[in-house]
Amino acid sequence: MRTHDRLRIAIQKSGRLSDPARDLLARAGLSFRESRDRLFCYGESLPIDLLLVRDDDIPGLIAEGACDLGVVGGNVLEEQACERLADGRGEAFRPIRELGFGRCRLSVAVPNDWEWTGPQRLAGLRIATSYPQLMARWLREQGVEATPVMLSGSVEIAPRLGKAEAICDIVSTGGTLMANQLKEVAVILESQALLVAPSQPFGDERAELAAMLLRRLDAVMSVRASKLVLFQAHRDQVAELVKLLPDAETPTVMAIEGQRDQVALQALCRSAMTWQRLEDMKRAGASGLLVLPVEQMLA
Ligand SMILES: Nc1ncnc2c1ncn2[C@@H]1O[C@H](COP(=O)(O)OP(=O)(O)OP(=O)(O)O)[C@@H](O)[C@H]1O
Ligand SMILES: O=P(O)(O)OC[C@H]1O[C@H](OP(=O)(O)OP(=O)(O)O)[C@H](O)[C@@H]1O
Ligand SMILES: [Mg+2]
Repeated sequence: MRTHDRLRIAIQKSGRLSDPARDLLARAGLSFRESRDRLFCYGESLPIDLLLVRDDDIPGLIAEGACDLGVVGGNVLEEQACERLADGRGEAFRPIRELGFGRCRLSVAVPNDWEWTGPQRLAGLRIATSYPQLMARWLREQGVEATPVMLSGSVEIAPRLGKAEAICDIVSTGGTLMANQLKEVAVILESQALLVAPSQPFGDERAELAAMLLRRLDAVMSVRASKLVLFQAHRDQVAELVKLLPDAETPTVMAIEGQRDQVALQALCRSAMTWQRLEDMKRAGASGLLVLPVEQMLA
């Protein structure tokens, strides 16, 4: 019987979400003692342990209470939520944070040489997918009847094998579709990695641990996109320059010893500092521009 004074987080053992999930947890100050089998990692810095599993198993493990939190793609989570709904099982897990990595979409794709006239074009045809629930939901919404062909991987090959006329699968760069002479015609779901929790609150020591972890993750995620911008300018140009930093907190303006009109500025920007922005700032009078990554931040 497991005690509830430790929190268990399930992440993908190996795959696209493994490294970014581990990196995020490490940034939140979690460190683990690797066990010999590396499927269970004991938390050293905090009473938070790691479970390394197949991503498809994560929602079910949370539903059963075998683990407390999980990192999984929205595509997998939504598919399994739909499945539970279709089977008449209650809601058992819910996403609590978008984590900003593993971005992809679930899309319908058809052979390049098809003329796409809309979803009705799929009526009566076979569509290969690993996401039968999400595909069925979309087809229902479109009022289209088609036959699902279930494949657990390499779905894009199905038309060439004569197993289906169209496909419904994960797309990111579109490279796999292109390599298989397919074109994307409809996006069914936009997805990214999510932090998932049980629908019911913990009601024991785990609640406090989870709240602390969330506070840290929020700080890590807000810092990730942030940049510290340092520069100098003439006093008269400050107002114009601040307009070029609409995503920044009010910049700190500092006097420079021995210079009456020139000031030093420091601004924390919440979104990307592009070359275009830097060039615009230079034109508006900024000099000595420096853009620095932010390591940690505690408001
Ligand atoms: N091409 C992609 N670009 C970005 N994210 C993707 C891409 N393909 C998949 N993903 C996201 O990453 C998740 C994991 O993908 P991966 O291919 O590692 O899963 P898997 O093969 O099902 O792994 P497992 O062995 O754990 O079952 C997907 O569910 C999806 O959310
Ligand atoms: O649009 P793209 O950038 O080409 O990415 C899409 C491909 O990535 C995923 O497969 P993955 O490479 O993870 O292989 P798998 O499905 O066999 O795990 C997905 O199933 C697509 O096939
Ligand atoms: Mg999987």
